[in-house]
Amino acid sequence: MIEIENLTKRYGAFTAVDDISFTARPGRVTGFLGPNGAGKSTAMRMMCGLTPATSGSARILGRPYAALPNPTRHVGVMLDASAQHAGRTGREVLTLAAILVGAGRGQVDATLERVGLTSREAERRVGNYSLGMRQRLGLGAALVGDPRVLILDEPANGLDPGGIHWMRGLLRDYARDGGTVLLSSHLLSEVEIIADDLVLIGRGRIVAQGTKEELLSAAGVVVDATDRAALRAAVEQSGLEHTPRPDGTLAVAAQTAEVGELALRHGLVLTSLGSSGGGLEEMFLTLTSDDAREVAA
Ligand SMILES: Nc1ncnc2c1ncn2[C@@H]1O[C@H](COP(=O)(O)OP(=O)(O)OP(=O)(O)O)[C@@H](O)[C@H]1O
Repeated sequence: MIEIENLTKRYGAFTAVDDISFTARPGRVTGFLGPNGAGKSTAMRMMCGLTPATSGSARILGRPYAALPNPTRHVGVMLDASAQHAGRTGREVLTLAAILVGAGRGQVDATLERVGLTSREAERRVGNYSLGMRQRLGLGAALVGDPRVLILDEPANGLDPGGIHWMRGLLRDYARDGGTVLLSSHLLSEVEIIADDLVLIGRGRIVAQGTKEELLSAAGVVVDATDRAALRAAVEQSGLEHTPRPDGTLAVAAQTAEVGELALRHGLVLTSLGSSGGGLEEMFLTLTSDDAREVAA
């Protein structure tokens, strides 16, 4: 469990993290989402005791990180996958990590297998690794002590779609065994695949949080029918907020069941009905557009 309460970081007059509160629960993968510069890394650094908070608190397994006995054993952290020593082999990096957490060298081979690095890849120097391989190695270093909590900054960065699905499987299994995962990303498409719960942050402030399903249904549905004009008329009559999409379908601010019932009442034949595919992305962009630092800049 990670409990964040009113956590704030100010650099002079600039507030990088502004009074954020949320909980990442055991058995769940929590995605921490926000555009570049939103404050994700700063918040994660505060959670791990690397940056002192201006105010508020971050507790992991009930205590501040620094107050945990042997914290690296309980909390696996990957804040910067490219920070590994370029001249060492993957196996050396993982062996050092295992020694540091007191996990024993026996864990190294099992962890390499867990993160999908072959023994041949493990003998190569990290300087020759692709970004995706570094992410796998960084995840391995975080996992090698078998911690109960994982804090991962942009772990999917550099992974191809297959790699992202692989990571989903690994983190889901970890969470199913009772682990707590908090991972950040600036790409909703990544986290939409991997996370169960979402915390959206923009300009240092939390702009939305909830389960993925809640946030997806809040984003509305996309519907299509054999008779598009009749569908549009029915939706207009119902008073539901709606927007025609360029492909001819209709985005409606409602739950799928509401739109299904509406179609039934009007005798409409629906050809598709579902959560708006990129809905979360649209919501993410809308929610953060006012807050995005690029826009502010
Ligand atoms: N030591 C510091 N001094 C001053 N400003 C800082 C410092 N560290 C971070 N910031 C600022 O705080 C803001 C949040 O940065 P942070 O790295 O936490 O964002 P982020 O959400 O992780 O972004 P990204 O996705 O680009 O990594 C940025 O505007 C950054 O410039």
